[in-house]
Amino acid sequence: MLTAASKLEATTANDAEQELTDGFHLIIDALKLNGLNTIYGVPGIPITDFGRMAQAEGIRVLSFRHEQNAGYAASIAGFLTKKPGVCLTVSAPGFLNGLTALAHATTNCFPMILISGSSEREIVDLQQGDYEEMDQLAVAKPLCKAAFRVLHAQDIGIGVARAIRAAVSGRPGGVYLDLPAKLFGQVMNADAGKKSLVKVIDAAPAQIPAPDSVKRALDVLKSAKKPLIILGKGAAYAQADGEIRTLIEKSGIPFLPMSMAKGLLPDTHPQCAGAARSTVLKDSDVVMLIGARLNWLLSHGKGKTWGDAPKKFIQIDIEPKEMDSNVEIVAPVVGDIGSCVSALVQGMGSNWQTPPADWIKTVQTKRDDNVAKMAPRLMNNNSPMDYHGALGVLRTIIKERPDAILVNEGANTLDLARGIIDMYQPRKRIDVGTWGIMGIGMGYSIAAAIETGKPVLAVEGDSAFGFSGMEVETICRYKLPVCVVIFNNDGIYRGTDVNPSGGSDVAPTVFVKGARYDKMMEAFGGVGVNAKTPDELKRAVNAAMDSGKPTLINAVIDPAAGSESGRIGNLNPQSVLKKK
Ligand SMILES: CC(C)(COP(=O)(O)OP(=O)(O)OC[C@H]1O[C@@H](n2cnc3c(N)ncnc32)[C@H](O)[C@@H]1OP(=O)(O)O)[C@@H](O)C(=O)NCCC(=O)NCCSC(=O)C(=O)O
Repeated sequence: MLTAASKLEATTANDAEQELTDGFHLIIDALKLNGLNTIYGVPGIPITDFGRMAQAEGIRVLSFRHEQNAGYAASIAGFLTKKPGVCLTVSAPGFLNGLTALAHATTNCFPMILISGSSEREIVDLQQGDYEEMDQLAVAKPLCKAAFRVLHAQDIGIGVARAIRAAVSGRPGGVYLDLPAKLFGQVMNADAGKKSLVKVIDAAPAQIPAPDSVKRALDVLKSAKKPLIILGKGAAYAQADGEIRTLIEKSGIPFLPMSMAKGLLPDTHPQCAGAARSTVLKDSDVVMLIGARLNWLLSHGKGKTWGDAPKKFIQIDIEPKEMDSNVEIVAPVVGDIGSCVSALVQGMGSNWQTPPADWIKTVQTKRDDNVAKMAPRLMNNNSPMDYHGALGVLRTIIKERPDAILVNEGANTLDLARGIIDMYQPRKRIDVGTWGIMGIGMGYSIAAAIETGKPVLAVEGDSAFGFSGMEVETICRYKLPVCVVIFNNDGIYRGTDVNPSGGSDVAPTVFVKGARYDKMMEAFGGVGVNAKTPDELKRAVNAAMDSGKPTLINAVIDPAAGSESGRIGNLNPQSVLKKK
C-alpha cells in the first residue's frame, strides 16, 4: 500500500536513492495506523498545511468556527466510540480555546487527544517573544490526564501511541500532544519513518475484578431489603449493554439512570426508578453504583437526599482511587465495567432471590404516581408554549425515533428535558455532564452526526445555544442531519427579570425580546422555523428529522416560564408547576 511517506520526493543528491517522509506525514500515518480517521479542529498557523495534507490522505478533517466547539466534538466522539476523539488547534490562543474541552473530557472520563501546534522551544524557553509564544505543555499538564511533547520526527510514532494509550486505558481522559511547528517539516528516511510508527495493541486492556471483591459485593447485595442500582455514564461508555441488562433483570433490583446513562435500559423498563428518584435515594438500604461517582450530582452520597436510614454502598469503577471518595464503600469492585458486571452475573448463580415485593411495590407506586401527575401537563397546546407543552411533543418524537441522538443543554431546558424525554437506547442522550457545562450543544451535535450517522435533535436553552451558536454554519457546511430546537424564553432562567436600579440596561439575565434564532440558520442555507405552538413545533421537528436537512426551530416559550432553581440542578418537574 502506498503510504503518505512514499509520495514525497527526494530533494538532495544524497537523498536521490531514498524515499523521504516528514513530520506532517508521519503524524498522519500514525493516526491512520491507529484508526483515528477524523479530526475536529480550526485551521491556522502552524497546522493549516497539516489539515490539508490529512484531508488529502483520507482523514476526515472537520473545520469549526471556534476551537472550544471542535474540542467538545472530539470529547463526545471519544465517549461515543471508545476511541480518542482528536482535536487540532493552533498555538497559544487556539490551544487555550481547546483546553476547556480537554479539561471537560478529563473530568467526564472521555478519551480525547488535543493536538496543538506550538512555537519554537528555543524561543519560548528564553521568552523571546515568538509568534503565539506559550509553554503549552506546562499549561496543559494540570488540566489533563497526560501531556506529551514530540521534538523529533522519529519519536512521532511513540508520541502518538503514548497519547492513545493514556487517553483510553484505565479511567479514560484527555491527553495533550504538543507538536512544535518545526517538527512538521523535519525530514527522515521513509522506511525508518514507517518502522518508527507504533500500532497500539489492546489500548484499553480488560481489567478483571478480584474474585473476592465480587463475592463481597454479592454478599452485601444479598443482605439488602431495599436495594438500588445506579447507572452512570461510565456504564454507558463501557458498551457492555447486554451484560448490564442481564444483571439488572436477573437481580430484579430497581435502577436509577444518571442523565447520560438513560436508555442503557429503556426509561419505560418496569425496573426503572428514574421517576421515583427521591424515594429510592432516601429509602434504599444497599446501593450499587455502576460507573457512577458519588459527586455533587448524587449529593456526595449523604445528607437529606439520602435520608436517615443506614446505607451501604457497593461501587464498581475502573479507578481504585474513586472508592471512599465521599462515603465509605463497603464493597469496592475495581475493574472495567464489562468484566465486573459479567463476574457479578456469573456469581449470582441460577437461584438469585429478587428483592422483597414490598420494596418493588413502593418504587413502582411512586414512579407511576409521578408519571401520572406529569402526563396531563405534557399535552397542553398553549401559545406561547410552556416547557411541558414543548417537551411533551419532543418526548413523543424521540419515542417514535428511538435511534436519534438527543443533545441537551440549558438550565430549565436541561432539567425538565432530562425528566420528561424518555430514552430507549444506550448512548443516545448526551448532555452537559459532570461540570454542568454550557456550550457543548453544537460541537456535540456535529460529532454525534459524524460518528453515528444518526439524526440529531439538539434541545437547547437560548442562553446555552449562544455559546456555540456560530457552529450552525458548520452544520450547514457539512450538510449534517441536525435539528436544533431553541427554547427561547428571552433570557437566562426566564426573560422577565428587571434591572433593580431602574437604569436603562436590561437585567443581566435578559436577552433581546422576541429574537429569531431561526434566521441564523437561514443565513447559511439551512431551514429556519419559528414555532409558536406545540403543534407547529411537532410538524417542524418531524419535517427536519424526515428530510435530514440542517434545521433550527425557534420555539417561542413564555418568558415567564422557567425557574432559577435549575442552576443548582434540583428542579423538580412538579415543583415548577406548583410555582407557576
Ligand atoms: C442533580 C440531579 C442529578 C438531580 O436532580 P433532581 O431534580 O433531584 O432529579 P431529577 O431531575 O432526576 O428528577 C426530578 C423529579 O422528577 C421526577 N421525574 C423524573 N423523571 C420523571 C418522569 N419521566 N415523569 C415524572 N417525574 C419524573 C423524579 O423522580 C424527581 O421527583 P421526586 O422523585 O419526587 O423527587 C439533576 O438535577 C442534574 O443532573 N442536574 C444537573 C444540572 C446541570 O448540570 N445544570 C447545568 C446548570 S446551567 C448553568 O450553568 C446555570 O444555571 O448556572
